Amino acid sequence: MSLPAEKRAHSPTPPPPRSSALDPAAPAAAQAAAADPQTKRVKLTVEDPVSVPPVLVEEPLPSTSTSQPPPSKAKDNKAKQPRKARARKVKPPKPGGVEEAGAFDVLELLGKERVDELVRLQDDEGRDWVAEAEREWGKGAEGKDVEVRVLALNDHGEGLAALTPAGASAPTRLVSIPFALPDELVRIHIHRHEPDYFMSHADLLDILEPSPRRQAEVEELPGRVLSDEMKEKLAAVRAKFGNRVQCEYYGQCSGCQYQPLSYEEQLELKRDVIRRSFANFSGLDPALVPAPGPTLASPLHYAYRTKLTPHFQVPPSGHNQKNRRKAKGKGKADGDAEAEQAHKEWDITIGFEQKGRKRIVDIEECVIATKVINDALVGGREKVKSNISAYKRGATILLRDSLPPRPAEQTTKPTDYAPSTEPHVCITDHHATVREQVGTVEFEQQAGSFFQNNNSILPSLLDAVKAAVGPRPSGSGDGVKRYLVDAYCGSGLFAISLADLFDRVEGIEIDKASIKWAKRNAEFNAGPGRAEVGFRDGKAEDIFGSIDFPPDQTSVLIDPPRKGCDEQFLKQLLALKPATIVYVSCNPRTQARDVGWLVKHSAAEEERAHSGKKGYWIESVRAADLFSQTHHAEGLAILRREV
Ligand SMILES: C[S@@+](CC[C@H](N)C(=O)[O-])C[C@H]1O[C@@H](n2cnc3c(N)ncnc32)[C@H](O)[C@@H]1O
Repeated sequence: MSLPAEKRAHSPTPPPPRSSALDPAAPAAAQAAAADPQTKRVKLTVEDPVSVPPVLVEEPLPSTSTSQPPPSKAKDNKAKQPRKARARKVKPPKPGGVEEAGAFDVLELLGKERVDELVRLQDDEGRDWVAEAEREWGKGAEGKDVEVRVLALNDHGEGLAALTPAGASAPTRLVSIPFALPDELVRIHIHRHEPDYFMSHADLLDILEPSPRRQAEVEELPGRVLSDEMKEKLAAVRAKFGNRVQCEYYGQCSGCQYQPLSYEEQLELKRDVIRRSFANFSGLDPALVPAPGPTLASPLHYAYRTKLTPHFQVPPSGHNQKNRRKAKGKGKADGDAEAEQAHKEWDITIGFEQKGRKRIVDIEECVIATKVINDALVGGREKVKSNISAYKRGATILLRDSLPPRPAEQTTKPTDYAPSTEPHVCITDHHATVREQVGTVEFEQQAGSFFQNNNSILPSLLDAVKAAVGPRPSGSGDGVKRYLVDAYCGSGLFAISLADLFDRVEGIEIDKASIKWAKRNAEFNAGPGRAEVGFRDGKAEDIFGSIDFPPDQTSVLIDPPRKGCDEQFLKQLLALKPATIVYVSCNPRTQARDVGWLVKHSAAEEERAHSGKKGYWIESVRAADLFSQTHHAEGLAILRREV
């Protein structure tokens, strides 16, 4: 969450991290709960040294409250009824997801003292804070419209404000408000209250006092041609959200939260996301975490995304039946034909999820995607619309920007290989091959497999990783050999791009199709002075049993999915003891958790061994802006140990 500087100075001390099954210091109950997703979550009490943030209260809240608040002034009588005991199914939160981050926001903005008090009132006096919130502010369509001042932005790019019930002297919850900016006075419609932590959710209705951040000259994107209708829509969006906004769907679509902000501010916000992730999720003494370096900027701020996956739903089944019933009496064939026509005319929306709703916003253009993708989107949408009756359920359209296919006979890289000037094409078949060039390295992979989505920043991201592993020392080749493990390697981006700095490289990846292409990519890009590159398919931790790299000469690069690394992987990584660990991640919170685990456990191990060494330390952390205009920050952390 980003607070304005003057407010940050007064914000409470960041809470200690959430305990984890990986953390030997975590309370036993927390370890058990974290180990078993079915287990009830650990209840926070005021006695607990807040090793768990104030989410995740596992027991159903008391059905009757001993100290009921005054009757609600809500219009809806239903809202006044005492709520039945809720047999809530508590789902474990996504690791490092919105809920876990939100619980820390609550601690930071309401303050630990206030949160402890709310928990105590719940435990001792049976206050049911969700029921009280529903009575005070309503929910769903019956929710109340209120005015609030935005205090900060959370890590997901939403404004946060405090909610204080009428007559109370202190807030009881935070409310998250998409599309609102810090310091703004806004009118919101409250529609949902989190059951497990003190957070509500609202829609933004009006910006009553806009932030000066929204003021900017209009700058149109180069080469973009807009229909009159689109121009009108965009003008209306800019009138509400500011002139920097380039997307006519801003305010509805759930992506690209940062559009009203200058690019420099976006980079600073991402730097702060990294700071907060390590402060809240690493479990480390702040002295062990360096201040995040400047965010690596993306050369392209718009038109950079090389993959887009718009979704659509089919007409609800009742829709068809209703039309069939209407057509009854006209004869089966006529009835079916009419129903078919109605099905076709159903208002299909193809695009992305509406913010805060389970609805799809119809998107004809996505300004962060490349031109090739946007051109292909037109035909892709038409195809779905004309064939909608053939779909039994909703689906996702795949659009991937690619260089045209390589001639089949070209299996090795020409010596005069140069940046391609070929016009790009759009691939829509999951099993087809896409081809990308990153600097002087060329990759092919199956269109449905993973590849980074912003090609423009990859050369600088690779340079940052190369700087971390260091240049190849002179003398390499006669004794001082260097080794790289690329875990979660995909189709070989890091392994192959770094091959000129190592003698041997081994990559591992769970997706068989990616490994097939990684092997071909290694072959295509092979050349003198480059490492022998091997790939295997399997779980990342399987690599450790089959390599014999000397630890002091080995670097390990990790780039796991959002949930981070498995405990098995971390344990074996620690046992290998590579000299350098480079951790790239699209979820800085799970990254911070894993890095914290490595630092703490390696220190404990060295202590047990009386080695006099301190284990891994964090040399640097920073964000890379792979997802401009959105809240997503790619984390890059470098860990070293004494060799
Ligand atoms: C964020 S991607 C990184 C891919 C690659 N490093 C790149 O930059 O193109 C994460 C990759 O981890 C793979 N993966 C997920 N779980 C895995 C596991 N347990 N072991 C190995 N690979 C896994 C996914 O298939 C995906 O390709």
